Amino acid sequence: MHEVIQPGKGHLMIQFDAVHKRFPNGAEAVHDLSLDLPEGGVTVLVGSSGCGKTTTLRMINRMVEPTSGTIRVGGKDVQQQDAAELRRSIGYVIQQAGLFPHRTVLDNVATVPLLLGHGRKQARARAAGLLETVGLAADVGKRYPHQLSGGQQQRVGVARALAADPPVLLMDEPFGAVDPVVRSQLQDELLRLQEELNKTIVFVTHDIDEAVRLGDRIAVFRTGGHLVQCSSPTELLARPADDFVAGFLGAERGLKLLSLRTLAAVPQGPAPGGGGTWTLVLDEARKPLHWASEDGEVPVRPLKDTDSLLSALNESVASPTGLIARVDAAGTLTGVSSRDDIHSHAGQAHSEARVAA
Ligand SMILES: Nc1ncnc2c1ncn2[C@@H]1O[C@H](COP(=O)(O)OP(=O)(O)OP(=O)(O)O)[C@@H](O)[C@H]1O
Repeated sequence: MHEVIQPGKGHLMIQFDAVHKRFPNGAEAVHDLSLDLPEGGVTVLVGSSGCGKTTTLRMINRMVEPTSGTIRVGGKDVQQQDAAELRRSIGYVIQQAGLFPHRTVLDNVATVPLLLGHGRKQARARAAGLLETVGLAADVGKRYPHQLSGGQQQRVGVARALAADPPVLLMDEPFGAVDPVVRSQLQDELLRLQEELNKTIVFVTHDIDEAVRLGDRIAVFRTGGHLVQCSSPTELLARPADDFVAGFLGAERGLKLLSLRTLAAVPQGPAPGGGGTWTLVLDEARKPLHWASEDGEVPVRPLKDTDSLLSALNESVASPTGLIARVDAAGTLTGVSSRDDIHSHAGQAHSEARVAA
């Protein structure tokens, strides 16, 4: 299996070259797609319903065959490879997780290592390790899929897709069926995993916020299977290629851009401590507790350098002083920044993104 995909560092992992897909009923799902995806990183495919995202994804592992054009994975034309072997060598996660209902969670995940020729004991050990990797407690392995929440099932789906240690992972709306809180946790988990594993991930979603959060690149499709733009999230938000892309990104495009920028470069000064109307109250370890005035106390949510400009703006609006409390990794106060500082930096970041894009 590992012979199927062996690109060197810095190589292109997935290449679409003039790919068309027309289904027998005449529906043109993908139109003249040429797209190169380098090794590592997350590429998110977005666009309105029926624009060809799933078809594009499924052509990578030959679950759908293109009408014309070439797709290469790890430099090799997928048409020249055994379809079953190719599919086993590429992780695939779908919305309903697609678990076998009559097998335990552990056996679901162990299926792939078994197929790859590992012994039962070794396959189960690998499965147990993977369940831990995706944040599931060991006892979950003994349960059956219907005894799990939707979010847990998705984690099992991800564990199973990782079981063969594939360099490529295809994810089709994997978090589409869970509530927003669990969805956000699963997104965090995927980012954490990706930092560790650096797979080449192709991820389909309807949700532009999910795309901005997860994507190193975002490919926007429009109906008829046309790729309109493929850029980094910052570039896409700062310079959408046309009105269709701008409309798809929505009216809050500027705010989304701020969600990608961190607070690190915003200047900070000393906290107001006595004398003024409001005082920032700290504990003995100099961790901010609350704002205090003669009229009472207002909670404070301190921010770190890694927090976004959007969180900073949000917090400055909620703060009675317009100031945000800045802390280091240990939670100790480093200073405060004003709403004006954040504002002017946000404006600057926006124009820099425009120039850079
Ligand atoms: N097996 C099929 N037979 C015929 N037409 C199909 C088939 N699969 C998809 N299509 C059509 O091809 C087009 C693209 O479908 P696809 O599922 O790739 O879109 P999508 O962007 O993933 O949509 P969604 O976001 O709704 O999942 C649609 O018009 C769809 O109806």
